[in-house]
Amino acid sequence: MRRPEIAVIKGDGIGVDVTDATLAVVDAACAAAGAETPSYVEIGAGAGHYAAHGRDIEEGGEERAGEADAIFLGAIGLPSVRHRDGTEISPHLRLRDRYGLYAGVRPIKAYPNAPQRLADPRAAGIDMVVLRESTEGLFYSAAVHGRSEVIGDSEVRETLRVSRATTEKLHAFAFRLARKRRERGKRGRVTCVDKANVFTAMAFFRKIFDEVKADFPDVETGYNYVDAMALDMVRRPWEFDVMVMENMFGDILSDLGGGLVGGMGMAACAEIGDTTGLFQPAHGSAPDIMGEDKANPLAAILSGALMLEYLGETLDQPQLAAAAERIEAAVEAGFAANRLRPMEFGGDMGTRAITDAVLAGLDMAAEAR
Ligand SMILES: NC(=O)c1ccc[n+]([C@@H]2O[C@H](COP(=O)([O-])OP(=O)(O)OC[C@H]3O[C@@H](n4cnc5c(N)ncnc54)[C@H](O)[C@@H]3O)[C@@H](O)[C@H]2O)c1
Ligand SMILES: CC(C)[C@H](C(=O)O)[C@@H](O)C(=O)O
Ligand SMILES: [Mg+2]
Repeated sequence: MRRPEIAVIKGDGIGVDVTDATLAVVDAACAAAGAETPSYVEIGAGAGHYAAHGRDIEEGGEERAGEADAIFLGAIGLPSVRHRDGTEISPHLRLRDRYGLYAGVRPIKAYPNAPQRLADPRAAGIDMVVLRESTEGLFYSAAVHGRSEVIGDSEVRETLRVSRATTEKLHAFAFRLARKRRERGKRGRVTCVDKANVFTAMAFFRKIFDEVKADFPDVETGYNYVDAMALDMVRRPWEFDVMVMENMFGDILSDLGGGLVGGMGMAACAEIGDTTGLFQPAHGSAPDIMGEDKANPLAAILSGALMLEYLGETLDQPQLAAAAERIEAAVEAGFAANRLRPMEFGGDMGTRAITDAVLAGLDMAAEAR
């Protein structure tokens, strides 16, 4: 068994704290599960890096990130540091573009005792995934800074791109994910979320969905226009499972999903491509709470679990997948026993306290074996 190598970009604001928390939990979970502990290569990037060095990622950083077995990212961006055109520093978009990280997996799960924000008791059963295409859609121009079409000071045009090659892979990923989830006792259904009533590109997205669907006749499917999807995510979110969608829609609906189950500190994310994966919480640098030990590190920690699951598969080391399961079990059990009470939703525990409680939960799981 070889040690997995992880490229780590801590980034800005709370990104640094939640990354430190995650690496501590990943190491402990690997040790408890008898897996190889990863080695880490840190790469400087972000708004702070840009302000200090005039570039958004250290020289050679983009290449080194792709050479590792996976990339872990805290959060990048500070509203105070911008390009001249007003956009923020986001080398992360280039990494998605460069490494073709098309499958943005953003789970939305209600944990016991965490506030569900919805009065209906069925909200306790929320367990779905926003599968966000992450390289094209309306982010196509934004992915590489300067790709937008700027016509003097009178007009700006952005391209919404839907390519057959990426969309086929995305939908196949959605169906495989639904099957995997069904094997784990979840609903295992795929909803195609689009705006096929208006946009030719979205009708194309749906057409490819139907083509790919023919290869997965055992998987139940549904359709929803994105505006109605926003409604249904509030009205009956417990009925959905995998929801596959264009990039911008996924950006927006994954925050809505985070809000449903407590907040962005619960919003994990994996961005998977053919040759590597990038793992990050879906939240940002949270300048309003940075440096105060108030951030909920669970979105990052659960992203760390997604990373171990991915490494278990890609490196064929089941012990890494066992470490991932151990983290998920510690979070689930921690909430059930009321040992995880994030300040984010009215509790008394900040970043360090939550991290310690998850670490203790891993030990309990190890002792129970
Ligand atoms: N993946 C990323 O790197 C990423 C994602 C989103 C935003 N950003 C950047 O982050 C900066 C701030 O953006 P924003 O304020 O729109 O979004 P944000 O996600 O940073 O914060 C939104 C709200 O959620 C809260 N929040 C976020 N994460 C939390 C956590 N772990 N625990 C507790 N509360 C949490 C914040 O305090 C804030 O009230 C911007 O520069 C933006 O571009 C980066
Ligand atoms: C900060 C930004 C580049 C990023 C995105 O829009 O994709 C973030 O909002 C996310 O959801 O990961
Ligand atoms: Mg976002």
